[in-house]
Amino acid sequence: MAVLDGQTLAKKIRANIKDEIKKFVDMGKRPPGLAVVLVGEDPASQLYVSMKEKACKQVGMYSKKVLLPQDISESELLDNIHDLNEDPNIDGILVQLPLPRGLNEHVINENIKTDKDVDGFSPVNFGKLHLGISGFEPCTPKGIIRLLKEYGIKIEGKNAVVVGRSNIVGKPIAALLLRENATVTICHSKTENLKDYTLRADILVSAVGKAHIIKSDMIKEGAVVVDAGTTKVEGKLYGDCDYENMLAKASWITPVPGGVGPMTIAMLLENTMEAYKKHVFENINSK
Ligand SMILES: Nc1nc2c(c(=O)[nH]1)N[C@@H](CN(C=O)c1ccc(C(=O)N[C@@H](CCC(=O)O)C(=O)O)cc1)CN2
Repeated sequence: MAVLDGQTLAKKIRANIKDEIKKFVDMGKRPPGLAVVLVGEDPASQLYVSMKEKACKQVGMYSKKVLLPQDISESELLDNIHDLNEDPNIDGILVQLPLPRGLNEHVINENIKTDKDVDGFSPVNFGKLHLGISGFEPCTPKGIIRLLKEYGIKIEGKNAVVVGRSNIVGKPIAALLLRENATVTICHSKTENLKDYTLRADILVSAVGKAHIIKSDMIKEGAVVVDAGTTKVEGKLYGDCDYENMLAKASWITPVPGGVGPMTIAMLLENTMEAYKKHVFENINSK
């Protein structure tokens, strides 16, 4: 068994981004800017937003945190998005998910300008992903593929099983694995006999968010296990996979914490850099 160390890779990516930003700022350019919109006071979302802010600061990016009340109306939220769309110092906009009940995330994401949609959740970027056209790719799935490639893990021709069909991880990681020529199966809450599928996985990606839902007897010997689900139970963080008991069986495995999570934030910074370069050097701005 060997560990897919997302923490170390993310640190390396962030260091490269920091150097790149310094070079641009030394040339007299403005720094890249990321706006993070948080609606309500969900503690997990507050943590992720503060991690994103800290990461921006560490690499020299301008970050704008927009905190909005739980009971905000859709039209008020959209007014904020439209202001950020027009802000010349902002290259990337993201709305932290999940949104409070009553707000439709699809309507909100649809209103983020395509060239600032660094989460890749707008219909245009999400559609491009499935068409295999270049656009912003959702951060967690992009980070998973980067991690697998960094460790030289072959994806082509492999049986990849994704557990979970969320828009944030499940669906987009399935599309990216397919693009890498894996044979992809998506399992979800209505899948019967989940173990029959997981046992066949050369690469297993779990993105459910239920502590230790994947046990060691559900993976095959030598499987590559990617754990993209995290849950806090009484203040302790758990992954979807029973890491300790899988160590002897998996060929590669991501830890929680320190696996997929840090890659999500590194990819967010990378997507923001991509948006920045288009805005500053190519003058590309969508309507
Ligand atoms: N608009 C978005 N909302 C959400 C996304 C997203 O990509 N865009 N993903 C998740 C949350 N998320 C980022 O937003 C995220 C989750 C976890 C981590 C992370 O680094 N986790 C650490 C552990 C942190 C802890 O102590 O809890 C780790 O795994 O090492 C980063 C980002 C849902 N919403």
